[in-house]
Amino acid sequence: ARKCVLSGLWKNELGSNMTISAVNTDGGFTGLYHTAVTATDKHIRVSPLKGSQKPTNQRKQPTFGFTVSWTFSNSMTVFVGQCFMDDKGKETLKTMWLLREEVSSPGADWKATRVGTNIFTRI
Ligand SMILES: CN1C(=O)N(C)[C@H]2CS[C@@H](CCCCC(=O)O)[C@H]21
Repeated sequence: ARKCVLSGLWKNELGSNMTISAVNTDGGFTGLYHTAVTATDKHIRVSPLKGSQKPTNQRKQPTFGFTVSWTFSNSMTVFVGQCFMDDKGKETLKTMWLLREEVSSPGADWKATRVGTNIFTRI
């Protein structure tokens, strides 16, 4: 039966897109994340991502996680989610993310993390 493998090109509703490499036998993958918007006033650049997914030889709709280390800001985003496939074979990645900004002191730690949901579909 067909199953969701994360390799390939994805886009989300914020206009970001990501390219995920081949997923290796232990579920590991790398890729690149292109974002259209930023929480900073920095100039946007492509950023690397690293993650893993549950192997699809056991699961058809695997869970996954990945981290984007932004090259243009001091922040970091982690994504967790699951790959779903509808009965027509269309895949969507339903995710939640945490964006952690670098703040100047522990006193500012309370306002350093943003959270959100996000859906990716194949380009
Ligand atoms: C564009 N985005 C996107 O596709 N998301 C799912 C959310 C969570 S990561 C954030 C972009 C953070 C860029 C780096 C920074 O602003 O410090 C936003």
